[in-house]
Amino acid sequence: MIRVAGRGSKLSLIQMEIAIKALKEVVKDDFEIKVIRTRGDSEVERPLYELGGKGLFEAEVNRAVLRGEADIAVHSLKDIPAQLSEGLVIAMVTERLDPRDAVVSKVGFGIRELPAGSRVGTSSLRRRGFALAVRRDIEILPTRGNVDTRLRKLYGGEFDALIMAMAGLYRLGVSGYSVVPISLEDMPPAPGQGIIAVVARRDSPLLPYLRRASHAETSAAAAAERAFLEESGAGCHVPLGGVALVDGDRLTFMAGAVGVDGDGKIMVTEESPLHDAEEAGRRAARSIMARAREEGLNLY
Ligand SMILES: NCc1[nH]cc(CCC(=O)O)c1CC(=O)O
Repeated sequence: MIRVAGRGSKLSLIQMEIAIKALKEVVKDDFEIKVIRTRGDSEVERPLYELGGKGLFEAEVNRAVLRGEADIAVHSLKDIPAQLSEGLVIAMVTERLDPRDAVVSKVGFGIRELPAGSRVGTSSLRRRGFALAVRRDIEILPTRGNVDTRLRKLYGGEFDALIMAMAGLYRLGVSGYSVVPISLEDMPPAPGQGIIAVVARRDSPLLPYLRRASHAETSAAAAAERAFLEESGAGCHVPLGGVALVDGDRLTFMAGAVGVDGDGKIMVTEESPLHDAEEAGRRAARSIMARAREEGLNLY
């Protein structure tokens, strides 16, 4: 029996099912889902960065693996902070879905079509900064809670639009709303967005299976984006995005930074051979930070 830990949100449960399905291709065993109730789940109304930031829920789920109460934990890769708990590794990823963010509304607006003065919900400083860089005339309002809660607020008229990840909307099968993607150039995604990650103990006997079940191309992108995250110190406090695009044996890393009010946007791209994925991510982080220093963009 393989015990799989994750949060109890609908998206988390779906992600656990996706990871288990991929693992079943290489392991003949039964799987048991263990839902970990986290402190974050009961404090949904406060912005994430007030609660202690990214990684809070993940750390609680990972503790079940560290304590031996579960064999693996399933997360959205983008929710795992640069510094993973001691003793754990990201051992597997599933095939990435569209890494872009999207404008979700009732009436089909893209970021450039939103009427002036639109109230747009997001608590991410990255989404706020890049959205304002394109549209200084919209209003960004904080919102939290799981995807369903946010959609209910959109339906109820509290917002004219939301900015959310394409991948989450797709995996949840959200319908009845218009979803218009925002280009990678307009809004570089959070490192790891659209990728599901499986975490295990460094000494887990499952490691060879997890590695074999991992999606190769996604794994290279994940390595590059984790290296970017580590080198840049990006987290939810920093309006910084970066994504690795894999094309055959080449990898292109596209990264961006912006002020939280939409000023001073910087974009860089770096290329590397696929086997040097991490190097492209690190280089992109270094050139973004050098440019930010030169141009007086305050990222922290
Ligand atoms: N921060 C919440 C979160 N974590 C993962 C996803 C779904 C997208 C993904 O798997 O990367 C979402 C929702 C969102 O950002 O809209």
